[in-house]
Amino acid sequence: MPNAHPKPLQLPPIRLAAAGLAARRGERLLFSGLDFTLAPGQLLLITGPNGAGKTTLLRLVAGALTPEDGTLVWQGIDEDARPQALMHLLSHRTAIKPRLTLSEDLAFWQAVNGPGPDAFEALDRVGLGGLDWLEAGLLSAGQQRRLALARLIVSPRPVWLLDEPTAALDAEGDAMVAALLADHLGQGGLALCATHLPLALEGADIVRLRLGAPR
Ligand SMILES: Nc1ncnc2c1ncn2[C@@H]1O[C@H](COP(=O)(O)OP(=O)(O)OP(=O)(O)O)[C@@H](O)[C@H]1O
Repeated sequence: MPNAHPKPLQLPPIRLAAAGLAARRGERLLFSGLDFTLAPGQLLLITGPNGAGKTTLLRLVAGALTPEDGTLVWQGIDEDARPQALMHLLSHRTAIKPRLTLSEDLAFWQAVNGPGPDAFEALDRVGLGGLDWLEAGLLSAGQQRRLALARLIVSPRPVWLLDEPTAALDAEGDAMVAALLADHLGQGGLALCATHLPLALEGADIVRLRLGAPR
């Protein structure tokens, strides 16, 4: 049954503090002076118009871009560990390998990102139960997004960076994403989520960040 409640799993407690963060893309300063702190179980909900820099902020946190100014400080991470090894970045691109079956796709990502719950369990959770044998290239856009979400489940990591996680999903998919996020936060995870759509996250510990239109 999709959305069945998973087994409790405690994630390592990680904290993130951003101070005076600024980002430039090309000639434009997208944002500056951003401050926020996130503790285990908290979600940073990032909103703002197209082009405001939501994806850019996620990429800064992922370490894929360098800030124009300011600092991002992680706590709870060994000094010589890479924060990236503790994160999942779910971006617009789902990096589907069309010839792999759904279970092969998840086995591949488990080999890359680390072991965890069974692929069949994860597929069930995202509403793809029974399709493990299907080639991923045959999935619809919403189903591809669901497969990408299953990758978060099969390799537990304490930090989730989610860029429009409900894009292409139906109403049941929106609820599934909210349930996944609630479970992740309930296990002490951190999440940063850029979205244009409201997420049904009643009771979640949410830090809200609205980016303005770029100058
Ligand atoms: N490599 C780049 N060089 C120059 N400008 C860039 C580059 N990448 C992105 N930008 C610009 O940075 C701005 C912010 O992009 P970003 O994707 O962060 O916005 P966003 O808030 O996520 O937008 P959306 O809601 O449309 O997803 C955009 O105007 C974009 O054109």
